[in-house]
Amino acid sequence: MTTPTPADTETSVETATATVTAAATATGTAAEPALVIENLIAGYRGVPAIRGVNLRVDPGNILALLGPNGAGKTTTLLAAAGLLTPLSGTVTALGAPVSGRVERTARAGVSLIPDDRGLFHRLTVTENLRLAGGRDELDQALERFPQLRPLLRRRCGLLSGGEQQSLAIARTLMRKPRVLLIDELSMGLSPIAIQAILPTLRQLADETNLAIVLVEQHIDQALSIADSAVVLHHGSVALSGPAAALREDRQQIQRAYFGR
Ligand SMILES: Nc1ncnc2c1ncn2[C@@H]1O[C@H](COP(=O)(O)OP(=O)(O)OP(=O)(O)O)[C@@H](O)[C@H]1O
Repeated sequence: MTTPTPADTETSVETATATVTAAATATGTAAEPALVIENLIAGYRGVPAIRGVNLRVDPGNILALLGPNGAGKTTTLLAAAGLLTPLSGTVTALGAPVSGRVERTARAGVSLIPDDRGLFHRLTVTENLRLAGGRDELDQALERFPQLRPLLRRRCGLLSGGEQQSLAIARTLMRKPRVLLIDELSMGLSPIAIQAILPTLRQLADETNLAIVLVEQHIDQALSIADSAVVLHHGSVALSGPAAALREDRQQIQRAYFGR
C-alpha cells in the first residue's frame, strides 16, 4: 500500500489547516503558545514514524492526541519531550526550541508521563513523591490528590492502576511543569478510574494554566475534557479541530481512524 502523504490524508473540522489553535482561536487572545509542533518528521534509526505533524497547545488547554495503534502518538510525545530528535521540522515549547535535549526541556517546564508511568514499584508512595521535590511540594501534591494520603507508606507496586496513575501525575506536578505530556492515561484502568482522574486534569489546566497533551484510546472520554484534538493515522495528521466540533461528529473521527 502506498503510504499516504500529509497532503492527501489531512482534513480539518472547521478550517483547512492542520494547526490546532484551541483557545486562542476561540477567544481571539494572543497568548504565547505552550507547545508548537510544525511540519515534524521523526522516527527511529532514520526511518520516519510520523510525517508532517502540526499541532499547537495554548496555556490552560488540553489537546487530545488520538489515533489507532501505531499511528505515531507516542513518537510525537517523545519528540515534544526532547527524547527524540526530529528528522526535520520544529518543536517549540514555552518559546524555546526542543531538539533532543531532554534535561533542558524538562528544566524548561515540559514533563512526560510515559505509558508505564515511570514509578518505582519497590519504593513507597512517599519515597516516590520525595524523588520529585521537598516537603512543601509534597504537601501541595497531597492537597490536589488527597486520595494518596492514606497510601503514603504503601509500596507503589501494591497500588491499584488508578492509584498509580494519580501518584504519577502528583509526582510530575511537584516539578511544576507548564506543559504536561501524558501517554495512555487510561492504560489498564477501569472506566470508573478514568472518570475519576479526567476531571482533575481539566481542573489543573483551568486553575494552573497547565497545557496538557493527552494521548488516549478512549475517544469520548478524552474529548469530554479536551479543548482540541488531533487524530493521527499512519504517522500523519488525518483530522484536527476543536474538541466540541469533533464530539458532534463521531463519523468524521471514525473515518480518520481508518484513514479515509
Ligand atoms: N523504538 C522504535 N524503533 C523502531 N520503530 C518504532 C519504535 N517505536 C515505535 N516504532 C514504530 O513507530 C510507529 C509509531 O509508533 P508509536 O508508538 O508512536 O505509535 P502509537 O500511536 O503511540 O501506538 P500505540 O497506540 O500502539 O501505543 C509504529 O510503526 C511503531 O512500530
